Amino acid sequence: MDVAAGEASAARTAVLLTGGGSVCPPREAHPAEPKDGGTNPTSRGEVGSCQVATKPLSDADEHRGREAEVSLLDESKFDVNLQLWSLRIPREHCTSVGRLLHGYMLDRARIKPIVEDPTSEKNRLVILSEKIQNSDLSEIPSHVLDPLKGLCNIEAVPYSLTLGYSYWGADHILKQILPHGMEVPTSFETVGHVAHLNLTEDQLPYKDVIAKVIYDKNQPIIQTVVNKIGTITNEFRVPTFEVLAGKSDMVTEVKQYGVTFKLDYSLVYWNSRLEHEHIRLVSLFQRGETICDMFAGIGPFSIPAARKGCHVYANDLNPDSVHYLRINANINKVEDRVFAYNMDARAFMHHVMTVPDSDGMQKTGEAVSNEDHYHKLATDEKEVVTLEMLNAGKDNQDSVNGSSVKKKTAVKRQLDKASEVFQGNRNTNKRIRGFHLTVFRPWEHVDHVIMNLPASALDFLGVFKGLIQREHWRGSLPWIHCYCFIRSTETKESILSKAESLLSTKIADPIFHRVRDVAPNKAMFCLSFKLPTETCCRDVNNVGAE
Ligand SMILES: C[S@@+](CC[C@H](N)C(=O)[O-])C[C@H]1O[C@@H](n2cnc3c(N)ncnc32)[C@H](O)[C@@H]1O
Repeated sequence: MDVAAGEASAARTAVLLTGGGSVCPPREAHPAEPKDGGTNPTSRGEVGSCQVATKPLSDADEHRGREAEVSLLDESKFDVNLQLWSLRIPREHCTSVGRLLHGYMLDRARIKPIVEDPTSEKNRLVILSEKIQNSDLSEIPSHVLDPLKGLCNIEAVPYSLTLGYSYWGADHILKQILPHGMEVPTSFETVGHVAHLNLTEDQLPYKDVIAKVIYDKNQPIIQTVVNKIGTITNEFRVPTFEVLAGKSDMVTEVKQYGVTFKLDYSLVYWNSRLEHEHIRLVSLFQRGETICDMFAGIGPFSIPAARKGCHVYANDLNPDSVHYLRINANINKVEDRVFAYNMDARAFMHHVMTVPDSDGMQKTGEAVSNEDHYHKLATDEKEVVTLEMLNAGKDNQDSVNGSSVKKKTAVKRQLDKASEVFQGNRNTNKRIRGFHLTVFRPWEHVDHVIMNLPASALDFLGVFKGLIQREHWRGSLPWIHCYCFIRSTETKESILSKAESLLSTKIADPIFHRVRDVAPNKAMFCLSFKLPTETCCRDVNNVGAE
């Protein structure tokens, strides 16, 4: 039985070979006998083939046997012994022999085909491929062998090699452990040092061994293996985890597009699969723009946006998320451009959009941090020139009473460029010649509002009704990027109509971007649109009316 065939049929065979380090010293006579002394029923390989001793398992035995195997995980059971031939050569000829024997040497990942000869320092052993089965090396053609013999003395020597537990990948090992037909859970989400599994009901009896194999096979990166329990029901969108292997500490760091995120995976929401979406959306933002991130989490939109030179008002209801959001602003050196809030998203929007009283403070709500900065923002009289104005001049001087087709087309083009890679602009303190680039206060102007709470973000759209105070607002109205799920029973039209009814007006030129499929009948989308004038504006005589 050759190795490939052995691997393919491993799911229904018990590997009976035992013992051994990974490489056995060469022996003078060819060792055809199995290491168990031949007491087991074996299918013995020829010289140069893999000697895997196998015995068929009955279906009844299979489950019982496997569960016992699982609890013990006898690593020696995964040993596969290869009986090969090697060539003993003077060590100074290694390079030339290696070149001449190209295609006839052992070719296995992580195994060097030229090794030391335990009998003499002056020699080396060149391990030949499994296809060389005869001591006269008759499988090697003469045009290869003759120049070799002309170069130096060569001597064929039997070589025994054991590929053990440490050699095989997780997929190979788990296929042998798990019942035939069961999906092998080797792909999992990695969050820093944490491997996150979503085991199915039938995989649960094997959870410990699955975790051990994944832990062992992903050293040193994976330090913790967890399995998600049940479905997420809490409003912070944090799953409940069972730690299956390794340390229980889930405070870790993740790098995405050059930005470092620290988080406690057991306390905050994090989804590595959204990386591309985070990049896509932030790539639409321009340096100097003002962003409101209503459901910011630990900052995967906010921190890169701030790194790009945006001023970001970032909020989350989960105090642990806000804790890490602040840490991440510091780690990434954008603490002066990220203003963190720990509020309900509706209260947050009212808070940052409320024009301060004459004493300079907000009428409602309370910022968790940066209060000094916020106070400064609220009271400073600054020259306010945005890049938007710089770049597009009159076109972008949309008042709340009008819209610019040109601007919308430009942003739509940007939105369609989903593959654009975010490049953080580290030189955010540079000034554009002749202009003092500064930040708008949110009640004066916001460029983008991010709403990433797909399960219910649409329900928060009502917050925009009457939110903007016309006489304080400058420039165009913000883009809203509202994430949502669309199930097979729903359509884009039905989602749009729900959004419109919550905004109490029509949405012009909505853009749906498919983010990812979350289940066979459910996809995540980003609905982007320019906030309609009719929804959001109130004049000074109508303050408070929503
Ligand atoms: C799907 S996560 C998105 C986090 C982050 N924006 C991201 O892309 O990874 C939604 C976040 O909204 C927060 N959240 C849930 N309900 C909220 C509310 N009413 N107000 C503010 N934040 C809320 C949760 O704590 C969670 O961090």
